[in-house]
Amino acid sequence: MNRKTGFRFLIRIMERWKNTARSFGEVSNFRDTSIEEMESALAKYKGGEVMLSKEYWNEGIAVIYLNHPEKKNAMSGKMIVDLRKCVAELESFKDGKAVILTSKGDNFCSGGDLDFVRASGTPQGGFFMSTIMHNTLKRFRNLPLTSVSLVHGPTLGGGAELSVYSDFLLAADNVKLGFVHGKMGIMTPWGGTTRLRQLLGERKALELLLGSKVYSAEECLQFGLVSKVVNTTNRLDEALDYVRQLTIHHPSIVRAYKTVTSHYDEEQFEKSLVLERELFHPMWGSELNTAALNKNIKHLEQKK
Ligand SMILES: CC[C@H](C(=O)O)C(=O)SCCNC(=O)CCNC(=O)[C@H](O)C(C)(C)COP(=O)(O)OP(=O)(O)OC[C@H]1O[C@@H](n2cnc3c(N)ncnc32)[C@H](O)[C@@H]1OP(=O)(O)O
Repeated sequence: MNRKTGFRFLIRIMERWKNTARSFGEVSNFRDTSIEEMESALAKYKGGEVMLSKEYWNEGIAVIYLNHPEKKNAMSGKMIVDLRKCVAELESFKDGKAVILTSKGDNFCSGGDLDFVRASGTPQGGFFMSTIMHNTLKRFRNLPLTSVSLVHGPTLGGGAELSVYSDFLLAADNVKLGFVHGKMGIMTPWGGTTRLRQLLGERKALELLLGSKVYSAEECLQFGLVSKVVNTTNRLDEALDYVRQLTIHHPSIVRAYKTVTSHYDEEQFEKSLVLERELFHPMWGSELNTAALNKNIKHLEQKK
C-alpha cells in the first residue's frame, strides 16, 4: 500500500469512527462512567413519560403507567430515567403491598423508541442503557410488593422484556407479545434473557428468544408466560381484582414473602445480567443492528 492509498484508508477509518461517535460523547473508558452520568446521558433523549399513580394508594396498591401514545409507548431515554424514579419512590412505599405496571393508550410498549435507538447506537450507548435498565428492573423485581404487569396490544422487544419483570403477567385478549430483538440484529438489552431463564427455564426461554415469534394472548397462556387473560376493555379492573386476591394479608406479611422469593437467587441473577450486558453492548450500533434498524424505520415510514 503506497503512502497516498494508506492516507486515504486512514481518512476512511477516521470518518467511520467519527460517524459512530454519537451524542453520547464516546470515551474509551466508558465503563468507569457513574450511574448519574449515564442517567443524564439517557435523559437527553426526550419523548413520552412514565408516571406513578397513587389512585389506589390507600389499598397499598401503586400503578406505573408508560405513556408515549404517539410512538405506541416506545421507551425513550427520558422514559427509562422516569421508570427509575418511579421504582425509587416505591422503595419508600413502606405500607405498600402491590404494584401494577401497565400503559395508557392502545398497547403496552413497542420496545425502544427507534429514534432514541438510532441516536444512541454505539457500544458505549448500549452499555449505558443496559446498565441503567438492568439496575432499574432488578430493583423493581426486588421491591417487597406483589408485582403484576398488565399488557395489551403490541408488546414487542424491550416492551416484552419489561413485562416479564413482574411476579405475575396478565395479558389482555388483544395482546401481541414477542421478543423480536434478533430481528433487530441484537440480543435482549434490558435483562430479558436472564429473567426468562429464571422464570421459564432454559428450553422455554430459548424458544421465545430464538424464535422471536409474536404470541397471542391464548398462546402466551398455553406457553405458561401469562397467568391470566383479561378483557381488553376492563383490563385494569380485572388486574386490580387479581392483585386484591394476592394482598389479603397485612403489608408486613406480603412484604416478607416477596423479600424472600425475590432475593432467593440474587447472586446468580446478578452474574447473569453482567454476562448479558457484556454480550449485548458491542451489538448496539453494529452493522447488523444498524441495517435491521434502518429497514425497520423504513417499513414504519412506508406505512404512513
Ligand atoms: C431496546 C430494545 C430493542 C431495540 O429497540 O432495539 C427493541 O425494542 S427491538 C423492537 C423494536 N420495536 C419494533 O420493532 C416495533 C416497531 N413498531 C411496529 O412494529 C408497529 O408500530 C406496531 C406493531 C407497534 C404498531 O403498529 P400500528 O400499525 O398499530 O401503528 P403504526 O406502526 O402506524 O405506529 C404508530 C406510530 O408509532 C410509531 N412507532 C411505533 N413503534 C415505534 C418505536 N418502537 N419507536 C418509535 N416510533 C414507533 C410509528 O412510527 C407511527 O408513527 P407515525 O409518525 O404516527 O407514523
